[in-house]
Amino acid sequence: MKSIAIIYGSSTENTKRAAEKIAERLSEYSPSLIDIYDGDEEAFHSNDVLILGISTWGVKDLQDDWSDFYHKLEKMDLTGKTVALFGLGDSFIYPDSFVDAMGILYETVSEKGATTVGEVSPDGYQFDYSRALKNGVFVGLPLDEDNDADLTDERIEKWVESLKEHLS
Ligand SMILES: Cc1cc2nc3c(=O)[nH]c(=O)nc-3n(C[C@H](O)[C@H](O)[C@H](O)COP(=O)(O)O)c2cc1C
Repeated sequence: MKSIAIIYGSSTENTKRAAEKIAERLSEYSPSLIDIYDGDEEAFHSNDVLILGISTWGVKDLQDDWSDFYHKLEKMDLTGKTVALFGLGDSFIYPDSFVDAMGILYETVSEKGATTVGEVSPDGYQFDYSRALKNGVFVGLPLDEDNDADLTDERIEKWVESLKEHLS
């Protein structure tokens, strides 16, 4: 079985709560749950699968703790790593930059050699533009606790099931 780390950055705990829910659904794999605020670089090297969660705080802006960590990520070689992404955002107030930070993180980990999994169809999401939408699909799981909180559990459940083929 592959080793899994769920690594998140969260300013008002929405991404943290989503990370905990994902960890719960993957409990049979005993994933590590890590707040990027702690700056644990080793977790990126010692795990096969990285599930990375980030919220968006403005166009081109990463969540603060991810922003502080980013210089370390930019120096990593992620060749051979499997990466799945989830991103928190607000599609009603920020329809032109919905979950953009997940798109930025995707661009970086791809450039560093990671294989990304866990794409999601945009069907059912209301937004105008997202940097996380590439070739017509989201590069990871978008979650919107500000407007679609009632859909979060269902979206997580479906997404986690779709990841399992990459975890054994
Ligand atoms: C000042 C501010 C700027 C934001 N900018 C964006 C944005 O550009 N795109 C987006 O999708 N969400 C944006 N959001 C919404 C947050 O990403 C959303 O509330 C998220 O759930 C926060 O997650 P966290 O508590 O884990 O940090 C913004 C929220 C605030 C307060």
